[in-house]
Amino acid sequence: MSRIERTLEALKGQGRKALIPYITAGDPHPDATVGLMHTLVAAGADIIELGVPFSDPMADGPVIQLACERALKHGTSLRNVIAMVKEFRTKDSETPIVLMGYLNPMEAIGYEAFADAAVDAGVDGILTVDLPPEEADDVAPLFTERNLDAIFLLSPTTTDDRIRAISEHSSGYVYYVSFNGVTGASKINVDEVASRVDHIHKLTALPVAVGFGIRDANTAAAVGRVSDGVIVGSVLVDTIAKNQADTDQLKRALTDLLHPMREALDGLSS
Ligand SMILES: O=P(O)(O)OC[C@@H](O)[C@@H](O)c1c[nH]c2ccccc12
Repeated sequence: MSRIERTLEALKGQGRKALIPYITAGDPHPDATVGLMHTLVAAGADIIELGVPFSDPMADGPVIQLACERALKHGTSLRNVIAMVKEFRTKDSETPIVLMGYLNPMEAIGYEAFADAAVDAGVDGILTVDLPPEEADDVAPLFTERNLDAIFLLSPTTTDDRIRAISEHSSGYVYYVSFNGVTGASKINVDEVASRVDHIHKLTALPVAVGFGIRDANTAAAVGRVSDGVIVGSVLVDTIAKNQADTDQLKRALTDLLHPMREALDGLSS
């Protein structure tokens, strides 16, 4: 069983929901990322989604676009990001890490070399934002044969046939994007998410985590109630942008955001 499967299984056994924060690696500075990852875990993260900065992040809204710019300005490369995970692993061997990224940097290294380096560093899953279904056949097995979970996005308009096909390539969990659009908007409709997630649960045995538009503890709880976990990105990245100058203050601000979400999610099971 992979570290992601183990984590989600354990949570399920406890009747709890996964809290999955996203940050962009190298933002606000490459030296800060590993410390911020530990802060996220201390504040209640179950899994960390670590973004690989990319120059043309077309699925991202302005908040994460700017985070990518900050990280790239400091020269953060995919190899650097993998090294950050390796450093994180020296102090945390439990928390699963999902690398989230666009294909271009992975392709530049070579998918196999990238997958080898990721496994060696202690990465658990790979979320490829822009992997077309025709290529998933070739790429996903390179990850899964190395025990890296392959995580794919499902959206409100994904057809049943595609949901089934994508689930076949997936492991760990599937990521349901709560609305068609870019990251950072806040137009989530919880009733609509509930009925879609219900439907997806009928088509796949994998856990379903939901992201896009979750910015506060109430929304996290409402979405957690109807899914297996929540992914929270832009609101955290926005906090990073506003507290770049002072790392201690930044860690406090991230904790102040994430910890109430943890409590609200755990409140669902009590
Ligand atoms: O930012 P939001 O709306 O909280 O959504 C999570 C999201 O940021 C994170 O999972 C993510 C960052 N970049 C992405 C690109 C595509 C899909 C998902 C992502």
